[in-house]
Amino acid sequence: MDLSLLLASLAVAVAICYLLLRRGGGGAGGKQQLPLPPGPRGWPVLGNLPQVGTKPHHTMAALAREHGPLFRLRFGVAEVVVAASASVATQFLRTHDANFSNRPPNSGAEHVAYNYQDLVFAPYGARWRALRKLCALHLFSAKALDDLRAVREGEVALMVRELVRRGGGAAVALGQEANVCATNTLARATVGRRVFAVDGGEGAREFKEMVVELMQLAGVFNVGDFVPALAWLDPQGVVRRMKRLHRRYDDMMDRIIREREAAEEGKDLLSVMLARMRHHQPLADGDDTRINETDIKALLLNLFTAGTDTTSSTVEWALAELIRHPDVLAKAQEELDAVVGRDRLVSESDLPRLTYLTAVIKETFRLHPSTPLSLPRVAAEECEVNGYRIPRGTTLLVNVWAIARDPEAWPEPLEFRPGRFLPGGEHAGVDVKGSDFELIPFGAGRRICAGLSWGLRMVTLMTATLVHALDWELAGGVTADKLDMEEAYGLTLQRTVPLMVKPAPRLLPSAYAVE
Ligand code: HEM
Repeated sequence: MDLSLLLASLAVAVAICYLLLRRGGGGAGGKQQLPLPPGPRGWPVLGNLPQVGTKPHHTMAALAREHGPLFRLRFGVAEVVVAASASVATQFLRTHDANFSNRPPNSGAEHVAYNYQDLVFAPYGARWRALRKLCALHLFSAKALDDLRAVREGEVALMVRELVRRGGGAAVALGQEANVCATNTLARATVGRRVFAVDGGEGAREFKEMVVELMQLAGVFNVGDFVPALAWLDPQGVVRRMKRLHRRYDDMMDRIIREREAAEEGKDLLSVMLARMRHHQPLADGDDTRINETDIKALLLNLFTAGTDTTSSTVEWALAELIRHPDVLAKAQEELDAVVGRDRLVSESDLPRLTYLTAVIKETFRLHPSTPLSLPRVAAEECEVNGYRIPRGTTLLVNVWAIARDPEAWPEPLEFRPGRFLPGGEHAGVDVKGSDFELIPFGAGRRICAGLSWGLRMVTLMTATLVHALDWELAGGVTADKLDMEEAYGLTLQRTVPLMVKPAPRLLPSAYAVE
């Protein structure tokens, strides 16, 4: 064959191959290759990391307005997609939930959460299931919740009595008071005793600071997680701070465990876990991994961090909104007076009859979800969402904060208007429990918040009791219309300026008496 014929045959063969590949989209199974979601251009190496700013949920809400409710970012070597509408969140957390049931690797899980030995970051599988089962059985199931009702009511009453006792127009940081209450309540349920004096004291302040620092660190997009070549440099100092924080938590968990071992056995979660460890038993029945001390510490760490500040800062936001909206506060108090009266404190059995208060709580979760970007998930396999290709290994962020302020779903989205959830309101019947995707402060799907039932009960009981038992005035001469509502940076939604208030009793004196 002469050379020109050979070259012509090769050219034809290459052209045929090219056409065949194009027709087949180059993808497996001859399917058309779908496009990746749109997104902003990033920097070399770092990608979009330098663009996320100090309040990533705000930045990502703005990016959704430009690129649509499903957009793509690149953090170093990691592909990230962000869901910013209820319908996109439904696709990820309902249709494709099984594919997104793991969390991406991160330095917090490694250096703080006992190298993924906890529940929040546990790989999806038998161990994760056993840990959730253990928590459900002893804390969060309907039966466990019922058994622990007196503990919650007792601690909330104690908080109110302490506020009344201090009285005299003294200014109090409400978030801190609520944090002591939320932490002690959870501590009695999990480790069998309070961990702070009722007036909080130095230890409580330090503990809240530890939780807030953890949430701040967890909220930082750590460059070392996304650009492995830079991990050794720890350019933001995140890993160094995580290791220091871990040592403080570990000491605290050690102390709690040693004290519990020395005391009488009880029914609390820690007692149950210690007994299982002594008898070389698994984490939960039906599981085959034996429980060890690191399992115990890691789970307690999760509960004390995920379950305290989330609850207390939601109560703090609720009270801030109520003080800014005296008409709403007055309506809530009117309902409470009608249902509970003025001669006793709220009990949990009153809660189902507090329709207006329930709407106030939903509206607070809508505007101030305590985990605005939820917790990240990762794609186990490639999948298709909204006509876009989501490659395997992509990190998913769900902007629950932006979804709950989406003007397409919520008329007057920035207004604090509990009435929208009341019968006849445009969102009557919408709940926060993970099935109405326009309002998912606890996430949704398999990895929905494990402590939802506890967190929701505590937020509702604490807010109802504070609103019913006390009148509220802002401290320091601040007027309601000038109250600073700025959000601080972190995985959880803190207030930049803590809410300082002067509570005053509004019930008959006998209502505050110790029973
Ligand atoms: C106001 C209260 C709370 C809010 C808004 C909240 C929110 C969340 C969110 C958004 C997630 C991620 C869900 C997802 O990936 O879809 C989560 C996970 C989790 N939360 Fe909560 N939480 C609250 C209270 C609590 C409490 C009281 C506890 C325990 C005492 C708790 C323990 C956990 C745990 C263990 C996980 C990880 C679940 C898993 O990975 O399987 N949370 N929470």
